Amino acid sequence: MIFAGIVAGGSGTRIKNADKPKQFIEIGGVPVLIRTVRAFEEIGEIERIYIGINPTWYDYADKLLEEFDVSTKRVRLVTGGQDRNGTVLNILREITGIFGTNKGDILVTHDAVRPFISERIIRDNIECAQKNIACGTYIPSDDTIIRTTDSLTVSENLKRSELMRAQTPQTFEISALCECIDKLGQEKLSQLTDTCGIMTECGYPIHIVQGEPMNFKITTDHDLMIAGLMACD
Ligand SMILES: C[C@](O)(CO)[C@H](O)COP(=O)(O)O
Repeated sequence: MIFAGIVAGGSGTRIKNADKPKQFIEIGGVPVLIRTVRAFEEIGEIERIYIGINPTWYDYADKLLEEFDVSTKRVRLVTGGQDRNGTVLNILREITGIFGTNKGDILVTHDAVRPFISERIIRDNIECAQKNIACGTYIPSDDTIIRTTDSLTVSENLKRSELMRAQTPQTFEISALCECIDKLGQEKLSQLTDTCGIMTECGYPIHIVQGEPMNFKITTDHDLMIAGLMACD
């Protein structure tokens, strides 16, 4: 079976003057989260779509799903954890609690704030994780990337041809992901900024699915403005 886990637990502090986290802000009259959920609903092979929500915003999200006619047959809310991987863990617990841990089951994890994800990216992730256990979505960097330890001076110029930027989805065979989470423990989990890192720590290679510029993460006011323009149709 194939499941989706949409990580929507963030509080969106990098968008100014917003009265709600960025995943709830409307673009073109539809909240970012609803747009993301709809993209996953298009994929008929996905059994259930779980949304990990900060407990403070749980009731709000619940009403939003109702208001925008999202069918609770396939889409369910789950209480989010302390951080990204805590939320993924809660989604995994919900899935395995209901369906068990079956070899070959797949979890497609995705940021709620990447609403312009294409069907191609989702399908490529599913296919890639079915073949290879773990994969992520990456895009080449058009900019030179540097390392700095103090934000004042450049410590190192990195080789651009060897660098890519991570997007989501990040997709995994569920039993392998559960096994790695058990091995790593809570402290290590909370230090990782993505979920592929869990699999890397356990020695699994992460296979690359090509991302797209449109699949950007709405993080700042500038991103929100671009998203608003893209949503006008
Ligand atoms: C997983 C991710 O989207 C890859 O770029 C990113 O790490 C998520 O970051 P956030 O801290 O959840 O915004």
